[in-house]
Amino acid sequence: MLPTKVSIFEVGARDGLQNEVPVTTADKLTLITQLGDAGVKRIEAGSFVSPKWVPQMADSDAVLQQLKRQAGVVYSALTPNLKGFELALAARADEVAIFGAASESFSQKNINCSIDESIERFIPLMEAAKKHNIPVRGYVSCVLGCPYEGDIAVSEVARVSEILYKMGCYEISLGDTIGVGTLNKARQMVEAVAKVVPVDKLALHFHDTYGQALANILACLETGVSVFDVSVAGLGGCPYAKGASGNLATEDLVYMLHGMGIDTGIDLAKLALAGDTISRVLGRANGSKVANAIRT
Ligand SMILES: CC(C)(COP(=O)([O-])OP(=O)([O-])OC[C@H]1O[C@@H](n2cnc3c(N)ncnc32)[C@H](O)[C@@H]1OP(=O)([O-])[O-])[C@@H](O)C(=O)NCCC(=O)NCCSC(=O)C[C@@](C)(O)CC(=O)[O-]
Repeated sequence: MLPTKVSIFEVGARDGLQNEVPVTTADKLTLITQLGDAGVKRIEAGSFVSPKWVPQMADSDAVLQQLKRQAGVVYSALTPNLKGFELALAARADEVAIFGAASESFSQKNINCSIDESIERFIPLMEAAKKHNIPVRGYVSCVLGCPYEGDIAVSEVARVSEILYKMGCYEISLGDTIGVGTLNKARQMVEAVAKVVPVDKLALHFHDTYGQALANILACLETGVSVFDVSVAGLGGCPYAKGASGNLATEDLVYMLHGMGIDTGIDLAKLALAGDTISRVLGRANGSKVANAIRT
């Protein structure tokens, strides 16, 4: 049975902007405010990673400190290690996310350590988060393919997901980092992970490189997943996954869900305004088909 309500987890200000030309802190704040105005309740606002690795996220502290917090909105940040957690805590992030991978090569390229080493790094972070009562989300990258290794075993996706869940992550976001997945594979992957992590604790994070994200989401809605990570205007890609395009555009998912009678709590016109504004700042075309259609 399909859900009547879906939770949108907006990653444009982080996953999107980490792979675009740098924008000012003020432009990020405008984006986050406009997303909140549109009714988005879960906003990934930044990332506490090495500024040498991802300079676009170097002002995440300023973004989180300066944003005008809107009622009911949760502002989160990516944190790869204890240092990142401490910075996110000081900046008053409402929640943080650790990020691992189901591919050894991607783990090395992305966070400079093996999968097992990444788990070790997460342990003190999880302990600190528990102490400070900060919810932690867990990402698993390359769940449907890796830019360096190709196919990834579903058993490995399930293994890493289960570890992150058992460590205390309240939700596991399964990332098709390079957008290669197709609907049968996506559904089978979710069904396998759902054997070790409850399906209502899973989220899906589809990059739309091959234009498959909407179809994949439709297939996976039938498995019971009801949380989807999307990026307004289809912003972004991944710095460690050459050729990956941004996540599915939030506007396109909201349009599909509303057309199916599924509630998101989001005002599509206001959402499209947020996407248009940041696209103009970036000097790039809006990557949402729906936003482009409703504007004309
Ligand atoms: C993870 C590290 C830091 C390890 O980097 P490292 O070099 O292995 O770690 P280190 O502990 O040796 O530290 C090296 C330097 O980084 C600093 N450092 C250490 N930690 C931090 C921190 N938290 N914040 C700020 N600075 C930090 C540290 O202080 C030191 O500074 P230096 O002495 O050279 O001046 C590095 O590899 C890194 O920053 N990688 C970037 C990873 C990243 O942001 N990737 C993109 C996000 S993941 C993604 O997009 C996928 C996802 C989530 O969307 C899902 C999907 O689509 O699949």
